Amino acid sequence: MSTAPHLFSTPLATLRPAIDLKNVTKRFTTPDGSTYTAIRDMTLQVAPGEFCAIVGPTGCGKSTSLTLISGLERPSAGSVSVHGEPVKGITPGVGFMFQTDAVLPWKSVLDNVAMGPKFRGIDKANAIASAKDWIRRVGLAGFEDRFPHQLSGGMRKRVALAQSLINEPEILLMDEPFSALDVQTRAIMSNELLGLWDVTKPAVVFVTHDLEEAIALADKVVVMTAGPGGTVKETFAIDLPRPRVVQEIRFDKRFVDLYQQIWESLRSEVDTAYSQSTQTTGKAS
Ligand SMILES: Nc1ncnc2c1ncn2[C@@H]1O[C@H](COP(=O)(O)OP(=O)(O)OP(=O)(O)O)[C@@H](O)[C@H]1O
Repeated sequence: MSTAPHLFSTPLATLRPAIDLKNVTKRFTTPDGSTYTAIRDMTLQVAPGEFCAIVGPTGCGKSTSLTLISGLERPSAGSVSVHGEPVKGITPGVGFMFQTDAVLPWKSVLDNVAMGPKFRGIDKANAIASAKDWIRRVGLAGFEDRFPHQLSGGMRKRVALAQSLINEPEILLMDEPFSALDVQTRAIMSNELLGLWDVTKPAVVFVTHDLEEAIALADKVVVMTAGPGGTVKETFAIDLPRPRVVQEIRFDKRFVDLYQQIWESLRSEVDTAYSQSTQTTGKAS
């Protein structure tokens, strides 16, 4: 696995942001016709090659922020830019990974992974060669002809990782990608992700409920306030050394300090969201 220097030692904050959300508000019309504010006045920048994790209580707007970056939704107010360009449609150069697998059950591992390059117009022989290379990189060499139902959950995640990374996205949006996995497989996949991220260095926005996972992976952890109208509460720089071994970094004293600091910030938001959920659900704002 390559260990490319971390962005050539350039301080991330000095680079033009890969992702730039400025004072973004997103309102939805609910089925009863009222307006629900999912995100309010949210400002967030992610530098090229930066790994940003977003944590916050359920319903605070984490996934909504990803849909705005991807261009699947437009902001109601404020601006969303990618590499300095305002997002107008589906943002090019973006890869996704979600909690549920996006692998096609009727296609083999090889065909699933080769799909991206084929859609991008790469000829079949090169698409297949590239897919085989990425299947090897995610540790699935020898499983090219298997179908998704013949794989474990962790192996399907590896297919999904290869599917995303084969397109060499400049931005990778990940929405609780490993939350359905058992604890050990999850840690293994997190390490795999860090190793692969180090090769192509996309800017990553990784949404998770798991603060340990966020700290172990990220360069910075963004804490969001409870919804409705979730926004950035605080941002914490994660100054832990890389490369990191996810299973071991959590015993580092600095990790424990960071966990305590960030949990202090997150706890009141989790409490707020919990008390709201016990009082009312889906209330308009
Ligand atoms: N298309 C939509 N129409 C109406 N309301 C929506 C829509 N999409 C999201 N919402 C609401 O916006 C709020 C934020 O949703 P979002 O999925 O971004 O939260 P989240 O922080 O990712 O939640 P979780 O941690 O539970 O996945 C929620 O209350 C949700 O119900």
